[in-house]
Amino acid sequence: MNDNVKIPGQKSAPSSSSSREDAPSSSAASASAASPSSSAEALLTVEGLVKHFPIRTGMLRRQTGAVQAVDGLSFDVRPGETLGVVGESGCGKSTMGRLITRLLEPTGGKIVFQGHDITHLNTAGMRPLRRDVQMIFQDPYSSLNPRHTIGTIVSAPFQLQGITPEGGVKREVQRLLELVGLNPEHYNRYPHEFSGGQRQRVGIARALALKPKLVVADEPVSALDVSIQAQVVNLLDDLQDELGLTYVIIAHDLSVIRHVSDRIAVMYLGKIVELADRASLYSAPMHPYTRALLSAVPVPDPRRRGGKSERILLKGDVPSPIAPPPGCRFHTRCWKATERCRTEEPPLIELRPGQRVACHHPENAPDQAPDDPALGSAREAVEIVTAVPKAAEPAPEPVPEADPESAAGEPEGTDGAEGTDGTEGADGERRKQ
Ligand SMILES: Nc1ncnc2c1ncn2[C@@H]1O[C@H](COP(=O)(O)OP(=O)(O)OP(=O)(O)O)[C@@H](O)[C@H]1O
Repeated sequence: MNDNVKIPGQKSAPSSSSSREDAPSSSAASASAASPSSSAEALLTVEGLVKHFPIRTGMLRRQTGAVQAVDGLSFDVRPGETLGVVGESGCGKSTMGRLITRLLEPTGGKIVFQGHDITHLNTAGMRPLRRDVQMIFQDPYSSLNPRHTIGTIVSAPFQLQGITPEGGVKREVQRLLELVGLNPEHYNRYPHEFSGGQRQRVGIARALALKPKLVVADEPVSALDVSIQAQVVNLLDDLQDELGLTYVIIAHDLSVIRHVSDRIAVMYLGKIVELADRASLYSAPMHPYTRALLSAVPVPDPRRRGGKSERILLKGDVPSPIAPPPGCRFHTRCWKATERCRTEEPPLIELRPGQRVACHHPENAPDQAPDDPALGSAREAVEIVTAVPKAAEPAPEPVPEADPESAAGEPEGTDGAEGTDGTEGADGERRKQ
């Protein structure tokens, strides 16, 4: 991390959102999350969003199947908040981002922005909305035209919308460059003259040109060096405070998501499996998949380093979205899977105020099907790795032995983030079934 930048700490929730999170939920525990009670005040509401990419084969290009990239997402995004979206590669995060910015046409479902149904707006219909909804892309190398100066790139939204900002385009572009921490004198330079972090700042300046209300950032820092990531994350954070932006930030990295998000949606194979405010998700994850993801996150607090840690290693690959498993899509990799999981898809329900989960056998909440027989395959689904890291450096003493009792037990504790330190492969690591 660069010393010159503010290291992002725990993000403070937007002033209005804390009261929203704390407000008693009007929905009963069994109420579906498809129509969140807060929809009325949402900037964006998504209901049952579906995107299936057809697979065509043969001379006649007949459709023989479909990639079920996004399959029934329901959530809302509240003004001023950051919704983090996390999940393994291929789970449909980018597709979701492109759907809500209407870069892709949905196969089904509904997208409502500021009370307007934008689900099937055509290019002309979307034009006014382009000002309010912008996207920042992952790769600052391919998302900027190498033949255009950054002045031309950042001014493109004004040309496209036919807008002349007060004071002229050049002055406004230079103001934007300054806003994102770039030298306004570099207006005439080309993308190849900038580093990756600077290029991402150019992409952010372009996205902010039309003063959008909602910014969807798809892996905004994953292509950058770790030392630069904090700078860009801080920049996004500062711009949100300064300009009152609402973010949907997509990332596979739970550390980044933790820093930036007020609420977090965890996706698996085209579905949201858990949606919760940050504190609840990290302190008491309910979906086994969330717990497994969190168990791999390094602990940021150095005082907790050096403790024994348990990691849940999911075995096998994510199944194909062309033929996803029936019932709960996670059941083929879940250590808690039962017969019901194999046959019945669990709805995303609010089991605690502000925390929704799609699971028959959640963690940190009452079992929804306690008498259901376990699947034989569940025992083989995961591997628990207990790691006892090396003693603090310098380490004159021998490395302490791991406790054999706990190394042989079931996954313990409720906080997947507790005790993890990211020291995979450290001395003292032992594996158990
Ligand atoms: N245009 C497309 N045509 C066909 N399949 C697609 C298309 N775009 C995405 N997919 C498929 O949809 C699924 C979800 O992809 P998506 O890129 O949304 O996932 P992701 O979670 O963002 O993954 P990553 O982090 O790797 O980008 C993948 O199986 C992908 O191959």
